[in-house]
Amino acid sequence: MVNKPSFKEVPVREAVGLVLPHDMTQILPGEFKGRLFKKGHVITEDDIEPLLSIGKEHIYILDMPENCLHENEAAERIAAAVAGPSLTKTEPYEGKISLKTPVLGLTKINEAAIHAINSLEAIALATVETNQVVQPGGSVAATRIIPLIIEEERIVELEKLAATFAGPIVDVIPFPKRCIGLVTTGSEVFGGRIADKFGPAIKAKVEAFGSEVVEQRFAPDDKALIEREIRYFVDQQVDLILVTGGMSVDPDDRTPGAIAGAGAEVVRYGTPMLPGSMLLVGYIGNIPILGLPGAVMHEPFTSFDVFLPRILVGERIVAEDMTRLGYGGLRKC
Ligand SMILES: Nc1nc2c(c(=O)[nH]1)N[C@H]1C(S)=C(S)[C@@H](COP(=O)(O)OP(=O)(O)OC[C@H]3O[C@@H](n4cnc5c(N)ncnc54)[C@H](O)[C@@H]3O)O[C@H]1N2
Ligand code: MOO
Repeated sequence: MVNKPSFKEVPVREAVGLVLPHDMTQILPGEFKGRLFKKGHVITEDDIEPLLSIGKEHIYILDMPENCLHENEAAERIAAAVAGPSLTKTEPYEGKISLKTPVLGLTKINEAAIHAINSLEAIALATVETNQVVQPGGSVAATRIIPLIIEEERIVELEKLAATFAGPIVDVIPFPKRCIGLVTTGSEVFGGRIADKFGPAIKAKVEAFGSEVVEQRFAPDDKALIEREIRYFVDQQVDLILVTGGMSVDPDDRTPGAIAGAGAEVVRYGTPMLPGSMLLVGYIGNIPILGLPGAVMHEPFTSFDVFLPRILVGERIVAEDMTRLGYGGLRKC
């Protein structure tokens, strides 16, 4: 039998000496939004005007039955039930706790688990999407309950539900440092007719994750020569091989054939995302190899930027990962 909590309302003018039961928020649009009073604050004569100015004519005096949790404690329990070990938890603020990453990493959010938990009454658990790159200090989830207090058995139910999912429900995987071999194709670059613009763009993209292009090698639009440079990096046992240019429809576009010719198992050539539709993903043994189309050279976010972080944390990309990019994949064309 659950005892119902009792809320006694006390007029603010008669509340001097009483304890505030929760954080109290002031919103002055364009000026301030935040906690004006903290939970546990003992009300003084001087607080009465500020409380009235944020619309509090009454405050609750809570008589908490043993089987109930305050919003702060409930948020602590929910955060603990869903957070992976690498995440940090903020102090409760206005009844809400945020989960943050201390390191640069890739979000891993169990979407089905988030929907299941939010289907429980009075629970709010908001997250960013899975497979997003987050900077150190970035928030990945935040939670609170909707009422001020909740029966503990509802949180126990949530904890049991969370435990039915394998692994953490909200987590961030840090990026290990990877050694990358870069093959730049194009007779116009190889022959010195134009300056290479792919190398600097790729280096900047991988260095942002703490990885390194260990060597860049050049080849003209010749299948056998491109294959030779790919094999060079296979022999070097790099962690990832990137091949730039020559990915579309001209007779001089030799890169997809060379990647296959070098022994790659091609996951898929082409993906329904713009920019970056001519991307190829394959594997030579366990070494991922990507054919990068022209847009990767000049666009900040392409299909390459979707898969690079996942590959860097060690995930193997499958064909469905590529075909599913179409929904929401029209970024720029
Ligand atoms: N009729 C069609 N036209 C195009 C298609 C198509 O399917 N049908 N696809 C388009 C897409 S998508 C892309 S992306 C581009 C080009 O893709 P490629 O990977 O084949 O690029 P290239 O032909 O090798 O070069 C295009 C352009 O970029 C310059 N380039 C290449 N590499 C470098 C480098 N390392 N440094 C500087 N500049 C480089 C190259 O000189 C060309 O000007 O095709 C669309 N068209
Ligand atoms: O493959 Mo292209 O890179 O879509 O623009």
